Amino acid sequence: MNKVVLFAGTDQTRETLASQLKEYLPDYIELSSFAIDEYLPEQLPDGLIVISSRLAYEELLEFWDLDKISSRLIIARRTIDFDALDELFFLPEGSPVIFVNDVKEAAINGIEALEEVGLDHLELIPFYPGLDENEIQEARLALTPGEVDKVPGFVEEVIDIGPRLMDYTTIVSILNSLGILENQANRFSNKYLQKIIKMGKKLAHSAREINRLNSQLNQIINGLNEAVLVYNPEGKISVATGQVRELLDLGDKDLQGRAVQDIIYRKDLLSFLMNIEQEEKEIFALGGTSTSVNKFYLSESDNIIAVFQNVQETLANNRQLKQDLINRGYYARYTFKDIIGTSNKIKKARRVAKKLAETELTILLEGETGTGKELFAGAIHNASNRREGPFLAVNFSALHDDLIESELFGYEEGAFTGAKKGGKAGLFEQAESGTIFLDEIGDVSKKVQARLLRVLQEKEVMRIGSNEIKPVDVRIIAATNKNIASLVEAGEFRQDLYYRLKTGYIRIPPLRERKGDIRELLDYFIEIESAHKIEITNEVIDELLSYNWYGNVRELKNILNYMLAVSDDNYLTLEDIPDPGFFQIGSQEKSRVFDDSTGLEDSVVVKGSPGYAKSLAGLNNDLNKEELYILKKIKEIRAEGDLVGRKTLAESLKGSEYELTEYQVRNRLVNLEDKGYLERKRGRHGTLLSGKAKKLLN
Ligand SMILES: Nc1ncnc2c1ncn2[C@@H]1O[C@H](COP(=O)(O)OP(=O)(O)OP(=O)(O)O)[C@@H](O)[C@H]1O
Repeated sequence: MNKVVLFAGTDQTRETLASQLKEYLPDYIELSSFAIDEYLPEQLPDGLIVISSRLAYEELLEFWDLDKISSRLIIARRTIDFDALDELFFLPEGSPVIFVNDVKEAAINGIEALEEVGLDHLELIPFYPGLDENEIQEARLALTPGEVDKVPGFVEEVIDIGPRLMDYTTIVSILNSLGILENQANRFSNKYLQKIIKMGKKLAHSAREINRLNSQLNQIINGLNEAVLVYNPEGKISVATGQVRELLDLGDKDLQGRAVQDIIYRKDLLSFLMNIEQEEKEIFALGGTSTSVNKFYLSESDNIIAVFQNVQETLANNRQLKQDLINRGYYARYTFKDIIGTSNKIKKARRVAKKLAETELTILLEGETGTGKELFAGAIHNASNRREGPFLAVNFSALHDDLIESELFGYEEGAFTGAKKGGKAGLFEQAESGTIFLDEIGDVSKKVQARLLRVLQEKEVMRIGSNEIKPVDVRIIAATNKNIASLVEAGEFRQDLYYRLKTGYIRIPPLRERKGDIRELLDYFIEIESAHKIEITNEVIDELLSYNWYGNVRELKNILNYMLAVSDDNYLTLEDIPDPGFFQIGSQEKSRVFDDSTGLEDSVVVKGSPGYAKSLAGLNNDLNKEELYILKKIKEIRAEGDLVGRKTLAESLKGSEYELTEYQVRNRLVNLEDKGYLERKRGRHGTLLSGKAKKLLN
């Protein structure tokens, strides 16, 4: 046989298949071809009959009895032209694409053929004339094997992959039937090889291009000088700049491909990063600096990008902020989120502080050293309307009186020897539109007190050596670890100033009154201080719970840092707890110190601890006069054989120096119970003195 006759349904398919056949047939084989919908010869020609599809075969059956010639007939198997497919590989996973063909069956077959060759990342939807357009999902893109005119109007882009070609088994059968497979084998396999090589070259080129773009992109990201982390919703990291490693203290570890969950242990940061629902910005204390983390989700690539910025540096780049503010670092790094603790006492302090932050009231913060007064002051500023303005902290205990005056109020040129040329603006002027934090206000002299009163009353300052009055718009937050009321009583602090300062008042509880927060604080400090996961044994926690923590949260933080430094591995054990000398003691005067390695014990006797000036000689200093009075009253009531309830107690205090409402009595009782002086029993017993209280009163 040296003749081949091709029958195809349409002229377009005829042309495509004929040119495909020509590539494989030697010249001496004569090829003729017919499109069924255009023209058919009267007689079935001689030679090998090749029919383009089963559908075309069935159409031809109407004209000729093809069963008779089955020995010289081949029905082609068809497949997609790979050369036309590359564009499809670049479409995002799951994109809806309609596959358009002239009849339903052909549309479905086309989709099957694509899936067979592994193109399964798209959502392919069959479409053919007659199908109700409203019933199919709208797609932006259509694919069609040459049926462009049948593509519906809503589609924006059409990829014509041309008619399907004959697959290689069909070509082999044709060559075989012609008896030329053997001598054409080389040519045939070379053709296929060429196609495969061409495809391979394309892929290699794409891979090179992707690598080049990737490395360019990495260079750009690293050059940004920002800490950038890119990861998918499962947490798998695709980009992490060197700055991220530095910030999170991760050494040289290669982070690409690792999970965010494996490298970040801080729960708050992790849950922030893994919540992809919304674009967010939050501030975290990382490696000792405030870091703002800005996170957003890119739905196109299903990636989350987190950008970490040092708040101080960000401020420095923000031209809106005054240069002065930048140079001096006059900003508050803390927010209410940084105030850790869920005990009722800290919750109450936080709640009140949040409320006061919304007002313009002057605030007095009272609390022992290390309880977090500066933390509260900063958080209040950052939650107030003044947050864009400066936050200036002045510590009176560290400054000499004269210096305090000139620093706070400024001076004119020549006001005193050593005064700078041109004079100097004081801190009140520099804090314009912001907040000034006056720490250790109890240490300030009467002279400065008088000047402060003027600022509070008149909202104006006068520089030293000047008569000119300057209005200032500054909010004052003052703090003290002394009991100012008793300083007022002793005539050391101006009463009028005290009342002016105390328009807003927050008592920050000492740590020993909220030991329930210790665990949480330890976890928090471990998260910010350590790059690794650290376990603390229960014994250590119990031991730490037994201390009095006179240096409060600051002391707890210091001790944890010590323990992290001396511990051998990722566990903190009893052995890592420092010697007693490391712990802060309640006052300079003490009648007995610790006697074993467990540090301070409950019975250490201290006088005049900071914060509660009037402590009682010979007693544990955690009681004030009022509390002692209440204990005495309870003893009296019990001696009468009566039950102690809020009401009885409030009545018994009436007329005394410590008259209290029932509500106040309830709070005092809760405090005394927390400190171990009272036991509350249900039912007939009411409130009872504990053994500790009885010992004290006897
Ligand atoms: N509730 C808290 N949560 C987290 N950290 C805290 C808390 N309270 C205090 N700290 C930390 O303890 C340290 C001491 O806090 P801060 O300087 O605010 O105390 P302070 O009361 O102003 O002390 P002082 O009276 O000695 O100036 C800081 O490192 C602060 O971040």
